[in-house]
Amino acid sequence: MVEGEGLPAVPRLLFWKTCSIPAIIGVIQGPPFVRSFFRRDFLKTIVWFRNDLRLHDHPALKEASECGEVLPVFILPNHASPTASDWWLFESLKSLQQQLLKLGSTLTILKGEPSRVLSVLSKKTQADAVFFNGQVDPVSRREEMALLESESLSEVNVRRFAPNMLLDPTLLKTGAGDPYKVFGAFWKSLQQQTIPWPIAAPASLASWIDEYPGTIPLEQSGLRDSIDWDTSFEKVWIPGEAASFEQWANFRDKGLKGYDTKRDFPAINGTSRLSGFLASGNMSIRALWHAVKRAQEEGIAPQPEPFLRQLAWREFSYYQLFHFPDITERPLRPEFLHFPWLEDPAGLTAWKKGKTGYPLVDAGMRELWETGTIHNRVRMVVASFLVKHLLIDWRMGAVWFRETLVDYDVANNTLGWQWIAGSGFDAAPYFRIFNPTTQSKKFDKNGAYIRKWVPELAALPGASLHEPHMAPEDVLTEAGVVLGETYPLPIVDHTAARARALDAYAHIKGKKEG
Ligand SMILES: Cc1cc2nc3c(=O)[nH]c(=O)nc-3n(C[C@H](O)[C@H](O)[C@H](O)COP(=O)(O)OP(=O)(O)OC[C@H]3O[C@@H](n4cnc5c(N)ncnc54)[C@H](O)[C@@H]3O)c2cc1C
Repeated sequence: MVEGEGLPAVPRLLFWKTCSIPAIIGVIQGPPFVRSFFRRDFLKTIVWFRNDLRLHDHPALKEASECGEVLPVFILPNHASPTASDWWLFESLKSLQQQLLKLGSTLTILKGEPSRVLSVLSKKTQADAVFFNGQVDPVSRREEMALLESESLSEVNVRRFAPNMLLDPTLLKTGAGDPYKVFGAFWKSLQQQTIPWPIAAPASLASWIDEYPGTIPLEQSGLRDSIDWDTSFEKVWIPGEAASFEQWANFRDKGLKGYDTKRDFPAINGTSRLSGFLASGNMSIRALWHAVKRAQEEGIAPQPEPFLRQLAWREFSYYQLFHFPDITERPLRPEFLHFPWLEDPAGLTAWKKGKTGYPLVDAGMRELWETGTIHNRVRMVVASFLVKHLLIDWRMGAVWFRETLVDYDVANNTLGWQWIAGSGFDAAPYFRIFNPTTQSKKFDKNGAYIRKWVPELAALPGASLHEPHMAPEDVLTEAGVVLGETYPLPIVDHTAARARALDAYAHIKGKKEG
């Protein structure tokens, strides 16, 4: 952990010290991987970087660095369509390269199916070991299993380390031994646990090869030129580990104390804005947790529970995805398999483009396009609008978020959508339907957020800004708004949409799977 950056120094005694096995090589017999396991001080280890693009609290990197020489590797994603988070990834990799250089190391970038790539690499470089931190999503876990079971790596010491979670997801269980399904009980149990201290970054990294000949230059990775709407992102974000510490320090000093009262107002800079750093692993969640605790001890934020609770929601999402891996596609509540979703391409397009005629919804969707994020309060409103007002399947919304969020996180996104749709275990009840106008009046009372993202409405006064279709004709004219031309009429009527949503819910109520 980096001292002086606002994150806690780690007591030396708590560092992993696992390479202290004496050189008993002479007496150990057995196949090469057994011998290499015990020859830890001399290992040549490939460290596979994934969603953990940092040096601090990186268990696999730390262990490898203490066991011998290290070859850091990143394998480029192979998704069908490019996404906004590729921009964040590109910038994070650039930053990681620079940090590794300072430690005397370089990042090898490769492409392909991970177990194949790593087996070829370990053969060509004669590596003894491949270390990596685990991930909880099903695709990554399949990659991990393929690697751990790979025949061609049978002579290599392949090890999986802790994922970027507060606790091992198998640890917390109900009294009956089942995974928790209710957040309140999960949170209570989590608070009783000791969260492991973060691990310090290695001070230097030795490598047995200078530069792997097959490495792909970052500029040629295809990440930077994959989408054409990312130019505005760099005005808002600086990804990378160092920037994550700055963002935290700024939030600790200016936002943590008032978080609970400010977090719901999108026009205010009242949340941490750390989600991109956490999603990419620029920042360790354990480091953040302990940094918050330290801020509490130092009196900077005497009552940080509301913020810790949000970190626990992240943990709960990861935990649920770990225990129920098919939930990216399948509703947690089986009755939702029968939900009568509508095909509404025009509605979906209006939603994506921020042209629904509901100013808060439109502001959120435009903020998303411009910055790659949406304030949490507005995220809930836009998501609810899609699944309840338009009756469009939550999975279509989740895909749009996957393509457009720079903080895209498969666990948080999936559970966020299932929560809104009402199909999650501990979700908002389906009948609680956000009224986008009421939400707008309550959380963007003076309209600063709407004026910023929907400039064609900026001249509208007071209540008219929240529902332009109810504004008197002369008010609209004076503000230069022509409904249906400069700004759309509502694509659905709230009262009718609400009744339709409740009908649809009645259709599945009490239904079971099958
Ligand atoms: C439909 C929907 C989709 C979402 N998709 C994502 C996503 O892809 N990636 C993502 O990181 N978050 C997602 N969220 C959760 C939440 O909106 C964001 O984490 C939050 O807005 C990020 O802003 P912040 O860092 O300033 O949050 P803060 O309020 O400062 O919270 C701190 C951290 O706690 C975690 N957190 C906060 N709220 C939640 C929550 N409701 N669920 C899980 N973790 C939370 C995040 O890691 C966040 O960075 C989604 C929420 C909804 C309703």
